Order: sequence, then C-alpha cells, then structure tokens
Amino acid sequence: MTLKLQMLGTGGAFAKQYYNNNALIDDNGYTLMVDCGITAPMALHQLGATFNDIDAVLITHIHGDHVGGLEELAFITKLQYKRKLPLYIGEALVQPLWENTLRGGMYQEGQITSLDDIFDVHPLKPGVKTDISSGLSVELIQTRHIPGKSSYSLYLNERIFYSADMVFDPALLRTLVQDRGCEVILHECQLQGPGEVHTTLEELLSLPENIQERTYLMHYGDNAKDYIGKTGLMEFLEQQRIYEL
Ligand SMILES: Nc1ccn([C@@H]2O[C@@H]3COP(=O)(O)O[C@H]3[C@H]2O)c(=O)n1
Ligand SMILES: [Zn+2]
Ligand SMILES: [Zn+2]
Repeated sequence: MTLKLQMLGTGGAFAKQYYNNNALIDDNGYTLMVDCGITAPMALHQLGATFNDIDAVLITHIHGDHVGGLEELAFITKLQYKRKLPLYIGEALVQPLWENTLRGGMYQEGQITSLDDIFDVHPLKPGVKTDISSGLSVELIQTRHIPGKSSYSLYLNERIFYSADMVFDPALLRTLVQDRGCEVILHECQLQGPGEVHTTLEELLSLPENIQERTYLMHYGDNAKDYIGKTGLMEFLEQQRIYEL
C-alpha cells in the first residue's frame, strides 16, 4: 500500500528559508497532517489547500514548530467548517496539549472548555499499532528529545519511520531495519553543533550504508544548500514535493 508524503515544511524550529517540519501523508485521498506548527497554516495556504482538506491531525510533541498552528486549525475547523477533526496523540500529551498549549487562547466558558470540544481525541499508547485509515497505520515509538517532556517518533505501515524530533538513537534505527522491515527512514537532521536535543548530520553519517541508503533528511537549518553532496547516501527531503513511499 503506497502512501504519498508531502512535507509542508522541512525546516528546523527557527528556520526562515523553510516552513516548520510538518507533513501531509495521503492514503488514497485520506490526508493525515503530522504536526501543525506556527507556519503550517501559511504553508498549507501556499499549496492552495485549506484545513478542510485535512482528515485528521497527529501531534508528535508540543514544541511550537509542531503545535503552534493548532489554535488556528481548531478554530477554523470548528467555527468555519463545523467539524471536529480526529486528533491522534500520545496519551501522555493529551493533558499538556490542552493545559499548556491551547487552553489560553481557546478556553470559552460554556463553549470550549476541553480538548474534546475542539477535537475527536484518539489517545495513542506507544508500541500499539493503530489504524488511522484503510491503508494507513501508525505506531508511536517514544524517543528522547527534551528531558522530562514526552516526544514520539512514528512507525507508519510497519515500514516507514518518521523521527519527529529526537536525539540520535542508532540502536533503534538498526532494530527497525534489521528486525522490523523498515524500508524508509525520514529523519530530523541538525546540520551543525552538538546534538543535545537533536540528531546531527555527523551522527547520521556514522550509520552503516544499508541504513543511510534508505534515509531522507528533514527538520534542517537554513544553510542546508551548503551541505548538498555532503550527506553520504542520504538525501534531503524537499518541502512541498510529493513523494511516493
Ligand atoms: N534544551 C533545549 C530546548 C530547546 N532548544 C531549542 O528550541 C527548539 C524547540 O523546537 P525544536 O525543533 O525541538 O528545536 C529546539 C531547539 O532549537 C534547545 O536547543 N535546547
Ligand atoms: Zn522541531
Ligand atoms: Zn522539538
């Protein structure tokens, strides 16, 4: 079952040449938005699409470049399209997403007093495969990003790994490729500096060739063009380009 991937943006949190690293995954016309950052509404508009073209949204963690556009998405779908989008999210993030991210701007006595008033919430347990549509399943894998904050990578259709934001975890990547049939790795990539909360290009270049050759890079800085030809067997994902996976 092939999926279509279109990155709304491929930039790191504070990139200015690229939109936030958020994705559209299409399963035969069913569209899942993975993360909805500050720039996601504009990136969607640039594609000539609206939130009404989205069938569900999945959140990997609650940094602004991954949830900063959710208030607009929620208000527009509720007030303009009279819809409650399905929201797929790690169960540990349900409460902090409402209390720490959306409540301030969205709370309205008697109208909007909980996440359930704006989304059809589907809490996900890590390690449990969940069918999102007829040809799209997701398994959350808890990965390390910011100490003390929950963050999840995705395993899609038991063959596509989507890192979201995470520090380098070569053992996980090896296990996915050697033991779980992982065919494609979509991996964040910090081009410079130590990998304190992200995975660096230097770390990814230390991976064996059989992993690099199936790895595509995303969530990168504005200077990505300086690294073309310097990413081993790995390629940069281009924002807005449609990939068949
Ligand atoms: N301990 C931290 C926490 C955050 N950050 C920066 O803030 C960004 C939040 O979005 P991100 O995409 O996870 O990238 C994080 C770091 O740039 C960081 O560099 N160190
Ligand atoms: Zn990020
Ligand atoms: Zn993050």
